[in-house]
Amino acid sequence: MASKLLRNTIHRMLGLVPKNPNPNFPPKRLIAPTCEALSARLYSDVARPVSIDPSLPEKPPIDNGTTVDRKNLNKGSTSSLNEAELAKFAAIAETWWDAEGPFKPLHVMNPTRLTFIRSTLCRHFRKNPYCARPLEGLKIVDVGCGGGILSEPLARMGATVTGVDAVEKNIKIARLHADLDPLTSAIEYRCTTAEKLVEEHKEFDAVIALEVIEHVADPAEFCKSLAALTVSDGATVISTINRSMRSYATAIIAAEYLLHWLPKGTHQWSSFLTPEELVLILQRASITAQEMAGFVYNPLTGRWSLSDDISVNFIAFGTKN
Ligand SMILES: C[S@@+](CC[C@H](N)C(=O)[O-])C[C@H]1O[C@@H](n2cnc3c(N)ncnc32)[C@H](O)[C@@H]1O
Ligand SMILES: [Mg+2]
Repeated sequence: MASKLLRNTIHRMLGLVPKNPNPNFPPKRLIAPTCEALSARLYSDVARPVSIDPSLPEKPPIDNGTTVDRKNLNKGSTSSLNEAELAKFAAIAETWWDAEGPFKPLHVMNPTRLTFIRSTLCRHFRKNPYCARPLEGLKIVDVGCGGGILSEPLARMGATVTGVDAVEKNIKIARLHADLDPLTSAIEYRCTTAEKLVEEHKEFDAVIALEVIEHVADPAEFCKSLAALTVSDGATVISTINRSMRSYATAIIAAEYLLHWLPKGTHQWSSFLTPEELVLILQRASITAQEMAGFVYNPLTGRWSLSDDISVNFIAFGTKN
């Protein structure tokens, strides 16, 4: 079974099989599905496949003080926190800006993610994507900002950026790094959660959470918080990993165990969402998915590009109803 998966993965990486077996999916403009079967699956934890990664701890480790201080938060304002996931990020916080370190995949993916964000936000907010500061005038929150890999280019593109992360160490690193450049030193970094910002009645033109939803305790609640932070007709952008056989082979087996791009245990396959599930929970949070794209990796160039293939990494743009 494992060797078959590996063979298929290598075949796909070499382009020996079609990248998207279903040419009609995803449509360029996505119509959110309303299928009740999807909702039953999504809202039942029992229906989620069990974890197939034996290296992950069964119980969350004790909070070592590196994460957001729960004592200062009201009940309910920490609902997205998954301590075991946060501990993984706290352990490697010093490496955020090491372009060859554990966050290398995010650094390498960043230009492609920014292409999607710039084009969708500029189209939605009627801004010129070709000018030097295309996001000028937009208030954006980067939820789960980590060391600021995304917050910084957003600020350089003219946005007024708030970066929040539940890991205090991440926020310290992000602040230190942003202060090195006058163009990014105005970013407001805070160690907090999306739900805490909702309690503070904060609102943003665009709410962005890249590669975070697969690490939160409750994706549906998390999306509700993202929606509550978004102004009416504002934008929400989420990227994550599809729960597909391909993602198990590439994002876990290849990336963590064969290529060592990510520390082992970074991802739990069972925590991934399919695009349909993401569209559905966004819809239930009053966000209509408008556009979706996949990220595909070219092993020959070492680069990522946007694609219709959403079978592994994908990004969705939605608007608040
Ligand atoms: C894979 S990193 C992504 C970082 C950044 N968004 C990027 O793509 O460059 C996930 C980040 O989400 C943060 N995180 C996880 N759960 C969170 C939560 N409930 N609230 C805020 N941040 C969270 C982690 O601390 C970590 O920095
Ligand atoms: Mg991830």
